[in-house]
This record gives sequence, C-alpha cells and structure tokens, in this order.
Amino acid sequence: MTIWLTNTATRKKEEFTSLDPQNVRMYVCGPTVYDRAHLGNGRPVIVFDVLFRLLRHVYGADHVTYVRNFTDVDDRINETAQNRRAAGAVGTLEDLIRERSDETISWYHADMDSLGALRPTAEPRATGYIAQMIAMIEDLIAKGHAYEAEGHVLFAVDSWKESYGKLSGRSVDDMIAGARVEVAPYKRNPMDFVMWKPSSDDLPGWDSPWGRGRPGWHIECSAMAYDLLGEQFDIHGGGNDLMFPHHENEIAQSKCAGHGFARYWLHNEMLQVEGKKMSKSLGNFFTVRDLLDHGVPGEVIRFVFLSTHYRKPMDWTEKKREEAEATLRKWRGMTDGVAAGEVSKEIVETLADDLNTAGVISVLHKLAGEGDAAGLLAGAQMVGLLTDELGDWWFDEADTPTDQFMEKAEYWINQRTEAKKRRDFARADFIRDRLAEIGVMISDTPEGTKWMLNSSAARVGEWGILE
Ligand SMILES: Nc1ncnc2c1ncn2[C@@H]1O[C@H](COP(=O)(O)OP(=O)(O)OP(=O)(O)O)[C@@H](O)[C@H]1O
Ligand SMILES: [Zn+2]
Repeated sequence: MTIWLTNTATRKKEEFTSLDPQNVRMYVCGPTVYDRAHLGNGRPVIVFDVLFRLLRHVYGADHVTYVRNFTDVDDRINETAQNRRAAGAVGTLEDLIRERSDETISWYHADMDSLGALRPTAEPRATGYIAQMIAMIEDLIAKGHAYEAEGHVLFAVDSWKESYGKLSGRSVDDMIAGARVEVAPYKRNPMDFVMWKPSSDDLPGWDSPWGRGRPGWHIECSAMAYDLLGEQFDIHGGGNDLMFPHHENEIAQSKCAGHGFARYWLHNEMLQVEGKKMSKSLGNFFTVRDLLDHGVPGEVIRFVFLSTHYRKPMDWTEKKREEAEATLRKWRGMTDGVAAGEVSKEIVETLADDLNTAGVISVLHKLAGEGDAAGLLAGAQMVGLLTDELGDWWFDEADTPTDQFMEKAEYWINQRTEAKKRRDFARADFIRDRLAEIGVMISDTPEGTKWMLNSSAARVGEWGILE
C-alpha cells in the first residue's frame, strides 16, 4: 500500500516512505489556547486526524506517533488573565494564566472530541518545554545563527540566507520588500525574528542566560518536535496560513541546530467566509461550540469538511449542512445493527491518494447504492464517520413512539393539564418532570401543549414512576 502526499516543500505529490515504519512520526501545530476554537480551527484537526487514521491503518495503530502542541505562552492569554485580575479575580497572574489555558484546553478537547477526532499521542504544552527552548537558543547562538540584543535573542536570517524562504518560495529580499516587518533598532536584518524576549514584572517569565523573559512562538514548535520526535521525523502539518513566517522560522531554527527536521510538509487550505479566511482577527467567525449548541451534530460538521479536498479553500453553507445530515441519516439507517465488514481496497487507495476524502465519500455513496451496508460501515469508519461515539444525535425508526406510548403520553399530558386547571401546580410540575425522564419533552404553546420524544432520556417508557 503506497501513500501519496503533496509535499509543500517540493510542491509535488510524492510517494510517502517512513524513516522508521515501526514509529511513523508526525507533528502538527496546535492552537494558541486563549479562546474557543472557531470552525476554521476544526479543519486541520479533521484533516490530520484522517491522516493519522490512515497511517495507523497502514503501519499499525501502535506504530504512529502524532504530536500536536498547545501554545500556552501568548500575549493574548496574558491579556485575558490581566483583564480578569483587573475585574477582581484572585490569584497571581501565573495562576490566572494557567486557569485560562486549562479552561481553553478542556473546551478544545470537548469540541474536537465532538468532531470525532482521535486524541494525538502527545499534546505538549509550551510551558512544559522552556528549558529545551533555552538550550536550543543557546546552541543557535554558539553556532552563529542567533544573537542577543537588548534582552532579546534574534535569529539571524543572513546566517542562512540561501535557504531561508524556500518552503514558501520567497527570497529574503522579496520578503523585506513585501512584508510589513516590525523594524526594531536592535535587528541586524529586518527579517530577523525573535526567539526570546524580555518580560516585565507584570508578565509571565522564566530565568534565562538573557534575563527573565519568555520564548517566541516559533522556537516552541522546534523545541517540542525535537524533544518528542527527535532530530528528524516524517510529517509536519498545519494550516497554510502558518507556512510563512511560522513554518519557515521553525525550519530555519531546526536546520541550523543541525536537525534533519520534517521530511514532508502538509498544509490544509482555509475555511473561508465570503472569500476571506475565517479568523479571530477579522471577526468573521463562529465557534464549533456555536454550531453544536444550535443542534448541528459533530458528525455532520465532520462530513462537510471531508467533502472538500484539504488543499482547496471551502466555506460552510446551510445547504452543505442539510445534504450532509440527510446522507448521514440514510447511512445510519442502513447500517443500524450491522457489523462492519472489511475496509475496501478502493476506499484505502482513494484515501492514500493525497487524502482524497471527497473521493472516499463518492465510493461510500456507491456502496450505499449497492446495498453493501457492511462495506459502507467499514469504509465510513475508516474516515471517522458512522462511529458509535458520533451516533448519539441519530435514532432509528424503532425509536419513534408506538401507539401505546402515544396513548400513555397523551393520558399523562391531560392529567397535567387538569392539575394546572385545579391550580395544583406542584402536581403539574411533578408530572412534567417525570415525563421528561421518561422521554416526553413537553412545551406549552398558544395552540396547546405539544410534545416530542427524546429517545436518549434516562428512563424511556418507564411509566411506573408516574403511577
Ligand atoms: N480559517 C481557517 N481554516 C482552516 N484552518 C485554520 C483557519 N484559521 C486557523 N486555522 C488553523 O488552525 C490552527 C490553530 O491556529 P491558531 O491557534 O494559530 O489560530 P488562531 O490564532 O486562534 O486563529 P486565527 O487564525 O483565526 O487568529 C492552525 O493550524 C491554523 O492554520
Ligand atoms: Zn508550529
């Protein structure tokens, strides 16, 4: 089985070979944990989850290491903590920062679990690797690739000028001409970037050979990847918005430290809103949680993402949501109670062709059309659809109320109406609450009391609790 991946570093679709098939290693840049993930942030999570699943399928589940970090050193996190302190929250700034990061990480886990993403093998937090970052910076200074200036340590792009910019295909001179670079007086070249910066007393900081300070963003990924995956590893991923400067800078630091670093670079395209990247800074975003809270199942979100190839821009539309939901309802109905068969060769080959998830969905439609429920289930599960974990939004026809259930429900709803007429509100509320436990959700409307079945209620159909 050959996996083909489009390597940004060469701009070609290449045959993937692993350095060590016993331990295939992948690093993906994770979120900065200052706020809820927006829908766009969900895209790389799903794309690299699909790659993780494919690698596990081909090399074996125990032979793949997937690292995705949490960036928990960031001025936006500091700001939320400072605001909380200003609003009267107790604790040191460090405590409040920790609290904010912990909270954001738990939201991130809950939201990404809802999209059916497997947890990576390791999820390092930048604050746990400060010593490794300092060691790497010292090494780069010793090798002549970095210099200290006014409490900052900067990477000297001129020390690696011929290679800097290769990934994104620009020369240092082009970058200077095109970029809005921060021109700090202590920079030797305007493209030099910060690896360490000083912290004032009201900011988090760590002791270092250059005084109390904190790391820049890029060195975090270089140091964590080195520590957890070694000098060289197979795949590095992230959104294409990170290609420059973040990935370019990771490469410069790691290569100049003498590491082979990543062999294949994969970048997902952006989720857009009216032609622009969905992003926090543009304010054109909604969160994954917003959608889930509005009743859009995580499985439907996942399906919509899989319908577009990862290297194409896409947007979120109501029409896509509807179609995804209708398809999933049909497939769930077809595969209910069915045991998964073998994953077809066609599915694996399609997926292995540069993660052609849209192609996989076409094959799944074909299997559904042929009535091959076992094959459909196995193929869908290969890309994380139709799994048990994602199934709780759907219930099968057998869950629609029987006549007997309907009669009972109507009877008790009438009892409640009578109780309300008698102004026996305690009794009315008792009946309403017991009905909810049984799975009868009622709402009082101007047209009278309406109800619907909630088949995931705690005690569906246990009428005894009302007698
Ligand atoms: N609109 C988008 N579509 C796809 N991927 C995105 C989008 N926006 C961000 N990402 C990806 O999400 C991951 C987490 O990014 P990060 O935490 O830096 O985002 P952020 O700073 O919160 O978001 P923003 O880019 O909106 O300011 C990165 O891999 C990034 O490439
Ligand atoms: Zn990174």
